[in-house]
Amino acid sequence: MFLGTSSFQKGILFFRNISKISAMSQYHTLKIENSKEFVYSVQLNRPEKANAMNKTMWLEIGKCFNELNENTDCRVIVLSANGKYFTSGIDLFDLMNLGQEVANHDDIARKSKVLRCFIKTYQDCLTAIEKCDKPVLTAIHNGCIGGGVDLVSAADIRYCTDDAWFQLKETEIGMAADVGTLQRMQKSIGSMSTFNELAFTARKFHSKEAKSIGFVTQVYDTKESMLENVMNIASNIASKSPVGVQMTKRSIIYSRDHTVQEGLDHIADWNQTLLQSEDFIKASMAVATKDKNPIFSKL
Ligand SMILES: CC/C=C\C=C\CC(=O)SCCNC(=O)CCNC(=O)[C@H](O)C(C)(C)COP(=O)(O)OP(=O)(O)OC[C@H]1O[C@@H](n2cnc3c(N)ncnc32)[C@H](O)[C@@H]1OP(=O)(O)O
Repeated sequence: MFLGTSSFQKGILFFRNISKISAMSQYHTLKIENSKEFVYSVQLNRPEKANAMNKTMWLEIGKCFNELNENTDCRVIVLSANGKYFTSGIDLFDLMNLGQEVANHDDIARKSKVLRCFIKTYQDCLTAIEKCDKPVLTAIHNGCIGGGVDLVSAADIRYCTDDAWFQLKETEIGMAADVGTLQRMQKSIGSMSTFNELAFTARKFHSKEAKSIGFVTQVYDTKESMLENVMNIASNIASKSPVGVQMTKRSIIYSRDHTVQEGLDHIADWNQTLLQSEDFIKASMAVATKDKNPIFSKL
């Protein structure tokens, strides 16, 4: 009895693991709330700096989406921002500090290594949004500039307010966007020609144009009505089978980056297992019996 693990010990370990999964770390530049059942809200929270994305914010975005991916209480995430602007993009003062760090090296290879490491780290922070199996819905208000467009391009669904505007500002500050806009946004809007124009000119485009090119799904009059509606959409998604929703996200992203045949093979490989999941039986039974609230286990 003393050598094996007793049922009591197993119980303690089980609950310890559960609380480890659900507990979120402390964040300095993000505000995270469990807003509704199975819905988490992540808010950019540097309002006094127009939510400029400093190093802490970039790293916290990566960490937060990795954590939410593992959090079985989370099925859907709503990403929004506090303060006047959604975000003013990368923190320009941080960029100056980086310039200083690069200048500490004399040799081009050493300078380049610092820069590559910086770019790759920031890329991974936003890719965490895409790698997170839980759908990410963004609710954007007012200015969404530069790195902000990279950020929302990595999300699954975008909504905005009537006063929202976007700017692929990188060419204006002498660089090519390098953390996802050029790779992701071009695939989420209808016209390559329009995308190229926005990227080359760095001109602002407003909510109506964002809707007309398919970059956002819906435009709302106010931030309050946007958040209320987006939360309801999130709750709707959260009521569905987590197996079905999470695999759908994976398959959509995989299929975007592969041929039709590769996408079909990928989902066949997964569904040969997932169709045996309890969710498939529960959800099918619920449809057959007109049960509107099937209960799915955490995933
Ligand atoms: C590996 C590389 C990864 C990513 C690269 C991304 C590229 C980009 O993001 S390009 C875009 C860079 N951003 C900008 O060019 C925007 C600069 N800011 C503005 O244009 C304006 O501040 C504004 C957002 C239009 C807001 O204007 P206003 O309403 O007049 O407020 P301000 O007084 O200007 O700003 C309030 C406060 O915030 C600070 N701040 C704003 N933006 C940034 C920023 N990007 N970086 C750092 N700080 C910013 C501003 O300095 C003010 O702070 P105070 O302490 O009150 O002075």
